[in-house]
Amino acid sequence: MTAGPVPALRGTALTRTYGSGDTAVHALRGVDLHVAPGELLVLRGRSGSGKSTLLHLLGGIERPTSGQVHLGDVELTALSEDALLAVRRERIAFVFQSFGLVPVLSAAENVEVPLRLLRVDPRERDDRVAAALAAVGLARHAGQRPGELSGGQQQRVAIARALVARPQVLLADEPTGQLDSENATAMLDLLQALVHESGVAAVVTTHDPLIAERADRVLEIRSGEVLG
Ligand SMILES: Nc1ncnc2c1ncn2[C@@H]1O[C@H](COP(=O)(O)OP(=O)(O)OP(=O)(O)O)[C@@H](O)[C@H]1O
Repeated sequence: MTAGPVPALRGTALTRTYGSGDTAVHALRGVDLHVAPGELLVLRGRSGSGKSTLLHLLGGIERPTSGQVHLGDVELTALSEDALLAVRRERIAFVFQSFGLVPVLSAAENVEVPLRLLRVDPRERDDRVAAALAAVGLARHAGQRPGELSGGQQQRVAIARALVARPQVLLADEPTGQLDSENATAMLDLLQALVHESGVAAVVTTHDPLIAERADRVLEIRSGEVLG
């Protein structure tokens, strides 16, 4: 038997409970999952099923009530806050439904933010920002602010910003939630191509069946548990 690819990201026996006693909400009830480099995994489930919570645990934004998250051979759940912040900056990127762009910065300046945080040399920053914007088809819109771009274009800026620092993990929470179906489809085709090309391990949440069609693998989550 040959070993499969090393998972970039692994969650083991993850639980997350909010509150306690009679009012406790068991948002996750023991989830195991793994994502390989270059794989686009879609988490599908109804509102309230636990998708966002799982994404937050995988990205180290929240800590699980129990269980572990590993990124390569680093156990995120064992790190101090400072060490976790450093790993998040260097290796994990998020894309949100609401884009999360800074309104007063141009598209290029938004994409540059992660490179500034990582203290990348200014000349290299310019080259990488230009390449990231070109990869999402927005080279000609580099100087425009988010308010001067369409929703689909803004989400493409958010994707360029997410990938510019060459993370190992990309986590996207309902990235097409605010897009019409044409823009959503185009965005997903782009996302899938970029994931395969860059080798990032990607987890995308959705209720949208269009997204599932473009996944390498789909996991269904219901009431805090992965089905199947
Ligand atoms: N900070 C919190 N405090 C208390 N309960 C929470 C908190 N965050 C999430 N929950 C609860 O945990 C459960 C799972 O929520 P979660 O946001 O993960 O679902 P979701 O599948 O992402 O939903 P949606 O598709 O609507 O975003 C829900 O019952 C929610 O009310």
